[in-house]
Amino acid sequence: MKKALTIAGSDSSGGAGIQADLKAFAANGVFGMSVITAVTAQNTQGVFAVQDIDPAVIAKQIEAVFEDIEVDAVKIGMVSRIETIETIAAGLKKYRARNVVVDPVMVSKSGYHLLNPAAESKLTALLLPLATVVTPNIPEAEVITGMKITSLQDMEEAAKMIHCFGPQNVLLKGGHRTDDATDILFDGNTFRYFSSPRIATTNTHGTGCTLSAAIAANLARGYAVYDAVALAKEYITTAIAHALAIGKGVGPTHHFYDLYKRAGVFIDE
Ligand SMILES: Nc1ncnc2c1ncn2[C@@H]1O[C@H](COP(=O)(O)OP(=O)(O)OP(=O)(O)O)[C@@H](O)[C@H]1O
Ligand SMILES: Cc1ncc(CO)c(N)n1
Repeated sequence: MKKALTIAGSDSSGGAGIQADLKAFAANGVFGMSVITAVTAQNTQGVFAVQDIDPAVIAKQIEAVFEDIEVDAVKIGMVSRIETIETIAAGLKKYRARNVVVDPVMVSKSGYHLLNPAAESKLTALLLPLATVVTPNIPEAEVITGMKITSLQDMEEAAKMIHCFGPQNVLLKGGHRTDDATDILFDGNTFRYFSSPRIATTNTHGTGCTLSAAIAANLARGYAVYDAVALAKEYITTAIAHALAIGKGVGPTHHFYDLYKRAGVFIDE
């Protein structure tokens, strides 16, 4: 079984962060492992407290995993602050991590800053060059590039600019578009589009986490980047189409819809 590692924050409500990543890894056929960067007190309505994990403990978690187990892919999510970013970058370099998916998490759907704004340029400088794929949403791409993004043409322009920071591929996600949910992949030469109709649901907590973890799982299993993204896009679209009305606010996606359906376990969404 291939093995994937998430380096991210814990979401107590289970729909985003480490919890979403481990569910997406399980649903996409890889053994999931985790390095926790921060613990958030969070639910479907908001983020109420954050405790960053000591960088020495983050470094030890990375060491514990890589010294013992072959890591086929890594997904990076919430990285909070400069010291965390430096620790992760040093760990990934030391262990020559491959198939690295960087989700440049900045602000939660409820508007909470999961990344200290002072650390934004550090994330760009230290983590983007290590990425096989970086997966910004539109607001994150606007922060990274400093440009306003309102059209598919702007998305292409921004993807080109982000590619200059060193990732091998940029997947600029269109979840925040007013139109359909079109994501654009740029490999330095070619733009490829992944489109799905916009699903009418408010339950989209953790969509970005889930997508990036599914891409990492697919890379771990040996898929090329384009196929890894295409399969992950299908997976997230199903997970959103059957999203769960759990909690009083923005509910989570359904990480296991297809598996449950095939097993005859799942009755209703
Ligand atoms: N309503 C929707 N219908 C269909 N696809 C959607 C919808 N919302 C988001 N997506 C898709 O979900 C994936 C994640 O994109 P999105 O832009 O929502 O990520 P995000 O903002 O980083 O998520 P989060 O920060 O909550 O984890 C993309 O493939 C996007 O196109
Ligand atoms: C811990 C965590 N990571 C990422 C997100 C993405 O929005 C979130 N809400 N919480």
